[in-house]
Amino acid sequence: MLHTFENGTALAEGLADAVRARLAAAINARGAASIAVSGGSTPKAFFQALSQRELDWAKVTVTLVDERFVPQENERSNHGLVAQNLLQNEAAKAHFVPLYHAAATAEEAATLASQSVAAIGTPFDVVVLGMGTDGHTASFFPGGTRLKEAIDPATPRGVITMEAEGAGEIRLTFTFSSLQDAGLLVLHIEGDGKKEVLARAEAPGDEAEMPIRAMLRRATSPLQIYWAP
Ligand SMILES: O=C1O[C@H](COP(=O)(O)O)[C@@H](O)[C@H](O)[C@H]1O
Repeated sequence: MLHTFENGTALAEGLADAVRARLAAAINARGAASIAVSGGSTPKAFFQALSQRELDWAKVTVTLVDERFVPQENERSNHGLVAQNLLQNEAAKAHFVPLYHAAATAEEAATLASQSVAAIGTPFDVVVLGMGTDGHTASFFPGGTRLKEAIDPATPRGVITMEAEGAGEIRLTFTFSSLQDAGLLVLHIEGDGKKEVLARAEAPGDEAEMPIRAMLRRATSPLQIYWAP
């Protein structure tokens, strides 16, 4: 389903309302809620809007759908972005579970991340995905070293490593099976360029060329697409 907004500010507010409602419903139902968010340039205004929503944030666990193998202090860290923009204001009381660990290798960090995220419980109440202009989502990159494994529905829930030409640093990413059944599954994109990329992804073609297709075609939860020009 496509949710269209007049501009990025209206989208940020609308998405923050929808996410808050889903997290509040989870807290009412089981006393806890979970959300996995994306990094990149798109979600900043949404994070700031969500951070101001009233909610029993102490009962909310926040994590990332993917991360670079860099410490929080690195300017490209998704953890850093979330710490500065989401884990503020009302949401400062939320519990954050990082994917990055200061391990000797990204492989070890992924193992540690898989162990720590296992305590969050499944499925996620909310997953907010982004999409790159190359059709990647999370760190499911075209040409990624472990793309086939990452988007295989038989690959267990957890965090694996990914390397790809367009990715820069080595990545840590939740697998497709971890994300595709969220209570609220959102794809947040902005701009005409991303809308054109989405249209290409919705056309027939190989999932390996545009890995967002795995979510568009095979997610068991309906994908809610939030878009603004
Ligand atoms: O590499 C990444 O990029 C995508 C999209 O980023 P954007 O800057 O085009 O919004 C993001 O969804 C992903 O989490 C991030 O690691």
